[in-house]
Amino acid sequence: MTPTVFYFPIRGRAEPIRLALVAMGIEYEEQAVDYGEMKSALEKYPFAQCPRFVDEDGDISQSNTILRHIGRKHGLYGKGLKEAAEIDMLADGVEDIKRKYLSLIYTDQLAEEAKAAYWTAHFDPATTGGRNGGAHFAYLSHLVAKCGSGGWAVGGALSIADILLFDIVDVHQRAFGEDKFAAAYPNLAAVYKQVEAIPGVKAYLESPGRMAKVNGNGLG
Ligand SMILES: N[C@@H](CCC(=O)N[C@@H](CS)C(=O)NCC(=O)O)C(=O)O
Repeated sequence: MTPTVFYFPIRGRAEPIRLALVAMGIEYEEQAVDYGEMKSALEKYPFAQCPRFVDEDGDISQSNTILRHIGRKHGLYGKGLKEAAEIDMLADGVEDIKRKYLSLIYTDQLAEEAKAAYWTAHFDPATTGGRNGGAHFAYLSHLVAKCGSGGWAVGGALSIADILLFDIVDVHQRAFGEDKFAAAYPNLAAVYKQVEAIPGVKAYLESPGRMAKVNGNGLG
């Protein structure tokens, strides 16, 4: 069966799932979510939220669970338990930043003042150890320097950690500027470039199939 992604017509939390699939050359279908069904059919949407992913192995909710499933199935989960744990650390670290980012988009509406505070708390290399709740690009950069090789985040091969880093770097480059990002965290910018150059990803990024809208409220 053709794997199917159920989501809204935005990048949002489905984008890393789509990126992992195209990176591996896996064809998939995109289906719009029926909002009423999502809110009432718990056997399909156990958290009354999307994204949801269906393939021959299951019917899965929770974006990071879906990505981990694709990672295990298609060899994007490193070699051995040590690398798998490093990938998980990065994935959870990205999730901590993603929650702050979503708050900047949906609660703070990307206001300039909020952006400046966000930069200080989660971005500025000088502010690790501050009140950032573990959500800081310097932490991700340090882990990639420690665990990665050959420009990949963990070990010497593409993993779901690279995919998640690509997505989180992508949305922050959009919000704060590509040059600013690359100057602060060149090793994360290098992971971004390496994922961007994967043939399936490159084709997807240039295709009309990539959603134009990043977040549900049109910001970002
Ligand atoms: N932890 C969940 C969060 C999912 C989530 O927040 N989904 C949003 C869209 S990104 C949603 O379904 N919003 C509609 C609603 O809750 O009614 C995941 O990672 O999949």
